[in-house]
Amino acid sequence: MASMDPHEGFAVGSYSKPLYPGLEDDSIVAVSSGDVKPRILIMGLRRSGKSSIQKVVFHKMSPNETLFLESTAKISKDDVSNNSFINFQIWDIPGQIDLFEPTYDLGMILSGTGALIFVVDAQDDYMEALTCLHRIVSKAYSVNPHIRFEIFIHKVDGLSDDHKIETQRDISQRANEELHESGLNDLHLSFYLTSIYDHSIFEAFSKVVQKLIPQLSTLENLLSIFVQNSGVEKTFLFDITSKIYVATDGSPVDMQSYELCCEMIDVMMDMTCIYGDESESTSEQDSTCIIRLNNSSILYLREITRFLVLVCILRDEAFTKRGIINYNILCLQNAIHSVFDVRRTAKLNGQLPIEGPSSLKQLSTSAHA
Ligand SMILES: Nc1nc2c(ncn2[C@@H]2O[C@H](COP(=O)(O)OP(=O)(O)OP(=O)(O)O)[C@@H](O)[C@H]2O)c(=O)[nH]1
Repeated sequence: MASMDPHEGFAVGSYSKPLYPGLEDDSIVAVSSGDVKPRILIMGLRRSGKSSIQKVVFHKMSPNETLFLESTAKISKDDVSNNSFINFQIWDIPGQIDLFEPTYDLGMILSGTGALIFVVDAQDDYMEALTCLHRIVSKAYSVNPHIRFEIFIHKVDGLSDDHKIETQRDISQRANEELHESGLNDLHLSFYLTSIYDHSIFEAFSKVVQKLIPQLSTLENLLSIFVQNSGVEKTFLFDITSKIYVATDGSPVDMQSYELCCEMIDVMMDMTCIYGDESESTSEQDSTCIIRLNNSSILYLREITRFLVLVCILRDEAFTKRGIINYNILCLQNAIHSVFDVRRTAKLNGQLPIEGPSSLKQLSTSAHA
């Protein structure tokens, strides 16, 4: 990272062009907002890392602190409602609990579940975990075939790159073979290599959450149109508190870009904590942060709603058309507000409809370019 640069007063040129003409009248409302509150179950054997994942991603616990976490004794339910659409419950099912016991209403638990994350400890012998995985997914599928099955091959920080790939291949092959033998050919498992010691756990969780957002394809389309018209190379829409990206444009995600964007958010949050003026409050969504990298790239962050930020990666030359980019961001912002009906509710109430930790409010106070 080379410098932070407000970079004011750029000329507007023809490289980029305005998008979504006529959007000002809210004509792009594509889907209704709806109250989306799916349940995500995190399951796995004892000490596989379930509570650590939840604490690191949603409670800002540092990975080293998880070493002192005690084994969870009962099901813990965590409400993640930090904005209008990342709004779900996570149930941490301890490894020592057997949901098949009659004390638990497994049918009820599974019928209201959107995604089941099964955590496999890659540093341990995973045969027992695979048996347990098979038992739970086959039962879950019979109760609710709409559940997404997400397998986190976890703690891969201790594995070499070759070993990671080999472990993923072996686990997916064994798990799928067992399903095949049971005649569950339509049951799809998704596999992710994860660790709380890097960004892989955030990326994996992002993908899990994205699948539960009904408006995802609309968001992706909007971001792709924005990128095409703004000379931007890559863009992510982040939930600021969890660093989950709720959508990105159509180009492939490379881990390095994602990590850079996460680090930018960390820098913003740290600066805000140190220098932010908490007495100042604003409902305007106009926080901005620009970081110029030493490879002629620029990271450009703009607040979209109180809990969502847009982070763009672009070349130096493209940033000379910042006026157009800003205009397009404004259009994008309007479109996103329309998609989630945030602004209309806000207008009705005379205020922003979402309450919660005021991370972006703080952000606004200190990070204007
Ligand atoms: N190396 C490494 N260790 C991890 C990782 N995630 C969790 N751990 C460690 O794994 C241990 C167990 O983590 P927990 O989160 O308590 O495991 P759990 O699955 O919730 O355990 P139960 O509550 O018994 O079901 C802790 O010492 C964590 O520090 C990881 O990504 N890498």
